[in-house]
Amino acid sequence: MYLVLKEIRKSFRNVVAVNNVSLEVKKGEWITILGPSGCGKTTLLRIIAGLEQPDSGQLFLEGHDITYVPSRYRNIGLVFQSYALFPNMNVFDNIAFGLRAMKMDEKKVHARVNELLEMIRLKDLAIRFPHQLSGGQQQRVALARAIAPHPRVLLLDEPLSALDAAVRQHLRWELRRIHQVLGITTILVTHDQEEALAVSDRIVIMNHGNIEQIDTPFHVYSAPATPFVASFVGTSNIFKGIIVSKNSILIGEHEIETMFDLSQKLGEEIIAIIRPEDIKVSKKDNGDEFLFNKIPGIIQTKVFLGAVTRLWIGISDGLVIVADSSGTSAENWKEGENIFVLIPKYALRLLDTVGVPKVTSSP
Ligand SMILES: Nc1ncnc2c1ncn2[C@@H]1O[C@H](COP(=O)(O)OP(=O)(O)OP(=O)(O)O)[C@@H](O)[C@H]1O
Repeated sequence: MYLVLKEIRKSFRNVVAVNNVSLEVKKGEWITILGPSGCGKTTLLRIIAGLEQPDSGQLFLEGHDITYVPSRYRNIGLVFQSYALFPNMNVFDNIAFGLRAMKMDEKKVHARVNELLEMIRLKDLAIRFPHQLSGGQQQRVALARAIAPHPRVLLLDEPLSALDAAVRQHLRWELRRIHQVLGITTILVTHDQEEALAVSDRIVIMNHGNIEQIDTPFHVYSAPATPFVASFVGTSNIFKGIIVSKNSILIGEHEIETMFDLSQKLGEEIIAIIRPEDIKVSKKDNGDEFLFNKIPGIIQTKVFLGAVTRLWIGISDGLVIVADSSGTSAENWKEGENIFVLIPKYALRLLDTVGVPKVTSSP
């Protein structure tokens, strides 16, 4: 493995920011650390960069223990949310800064900076100063400056969050393209789940200093390992139920059939997760009972979100289920209307209620 974090722990007074985190990153991989504010993402990134010392645990890069190697000897590139360019230097000199600090021959500096200016598509702006650039342009310069000295790892801490939505989307693909061309091992920290799903090879979901799941974007979304992951990545209906037959669970007063064999767990509590987009809503009692659980309900709230129309549906016992219908169907539904909720048996995901986060990983 290229980069290995072994049981890294870091506290600030009585706050455990990072709690025995272990992670293995392959060479050239793009890993995204995703989690809510305060979950320890930045602290973990700062430990990898050498800007923070862990209380315990070890860090290996290319097989070498770098836990106590000072930041400047790690050859790790960093890009932060604030562009942090040198205001008194033009674009060219900003990108050249690290190369000149390494005492690189000036001819080589010119060649490398020009190559990077080409890559970030800012060749025409080389003599501009940071205050003459847009936020997106400044962030591209910060990226070029970070990758100029061929870092062994590129760390990105919310690099796009200060930019408006359109620029953010565009730069996201620029970053991904540059990663594909250069193959730099990259670790991105973000709280933006869409960004994480779009660009990563694997996502690390953190919560309260712990890793809840390490997996591909597809698996994090389709097979969340914990209720936290299910609720943090996308929207989920999360219900507590009891196993009442070999393939069904009782949620409130509704017996819901699943595709699982639950005969070994009869009587146990279980958590059922259902994605809103998997649920169908029908005006008529005509769902295929072989495939669907059919529950009568009343539309409590309808919100048009563009691509989808989100419905909050009361299904008795005080339970509310969220279902997404297509955006074009918005006019079909009325608040207060009686409808049927169709839950496909194959769409239920079940988790134990034990509550201990299970770390799953797939290569
Ligand atoms: N230097 C510090 N002194 C004291 N507490 C700190 C320090 N740095 C971080 N913390 C605390 O450690 C916890 C994790 O902080 P961290 O910045 O790593 O979270 P984060 O997930 O990056 O959050 P955000 O997305 O808001 O930046 C928080 O409770 C934070 O208040």
